[in-house]
Amino acid sequence: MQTLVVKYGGSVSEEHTFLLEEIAYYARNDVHVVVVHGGGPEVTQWLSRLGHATEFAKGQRITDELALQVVEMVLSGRVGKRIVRQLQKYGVRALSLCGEDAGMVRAVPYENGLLGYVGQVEMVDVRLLCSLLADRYVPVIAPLGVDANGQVYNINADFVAASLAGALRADAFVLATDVAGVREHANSQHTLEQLTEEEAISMVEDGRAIGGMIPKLQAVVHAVQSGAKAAYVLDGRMADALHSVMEGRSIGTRIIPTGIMKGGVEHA
Ligand SMILES: Nc1ncnc2c1ncn2[C@@H]1O[C@H](COP(=O)(O)OP(=O)(O)O)[C@@H](O)[C@H]1O
Ligand SMILES: CC(=O)N[C@@H](CCC(=O)OP(=O)(O)O)C(=O)O
Repeated sequence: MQTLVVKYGGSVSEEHTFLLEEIAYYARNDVHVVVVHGGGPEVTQWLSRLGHATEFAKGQRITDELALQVVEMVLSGRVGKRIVRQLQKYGVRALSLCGEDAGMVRAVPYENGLLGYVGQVEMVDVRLLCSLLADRYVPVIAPLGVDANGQVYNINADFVAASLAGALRADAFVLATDVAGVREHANSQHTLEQLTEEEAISMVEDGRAIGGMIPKLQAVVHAVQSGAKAAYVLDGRMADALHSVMEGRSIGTRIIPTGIMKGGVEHA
């Protein structure tokens, strides 16, 4: 049975339904699918309604107490449930959880609390996910985690998705966003078809990737280093994006584990 982990970016808005339709298609056709969602733009909107300014550092939200509360409410509540409703409309049994549930995501403060209540993944426990997948549920996960003392943290969804993809030994890890893939540099028109782990790291270090692309590149590297067989950054608003991944057609940017240069998802 193949396993697919899809990070559904907040930049892929509700009106783009292809991705969720394709997720449901594979879930109905014997693929284990886990969805991890973002929702950053919606969190920013709610914070601004509350008169609260938003600041990002290296693609991550600087998170004070109010921002943390809004992240919890918006992601675990509104965004997660909306995705569940949509998936159920497409005929699969979906349920929304967050990284806190069943100790799924254990977090520690990101760089010793540099960004407030931003966490980084310390470890993941995928036992609940495995049971749910075996029972044909589609888990939809909000990117929160807790530490040993029960403190909750806001974690960038790319990182949560990557850690789960690695632990589940995903056949494909897909980061769905609002650009065609990783471009040569932030302002370039040229999307790279493939990237090695080393190239992805150097793009972060030398500034060719900025803002939201920084956590994505770090995440895909982590995913392939921790067990995912292939990782993609692609445009989640496009029809057939997942079909292309699953059928081995060229799509977005494929990050290849060092030493493995081959195309597509292997079919069992
Ligand atoms: N080298 C690059 N290639 C592609 N996109 C880049 C690059 N550097 C920065 N970006 C930016 O990263 C954004 C994607 O990150 P983000 O907005 O956080 O998406 P999401 O909400 O899906 O996580 C793109 O819209 C683009 O503006
Ligand atoms: C620490 C951090 O940056 N957390 C993110 C979590 C949501 C997210 O990752 O949303 P997107 O995938 O839509 O960007 C945030 O607060 O925006």
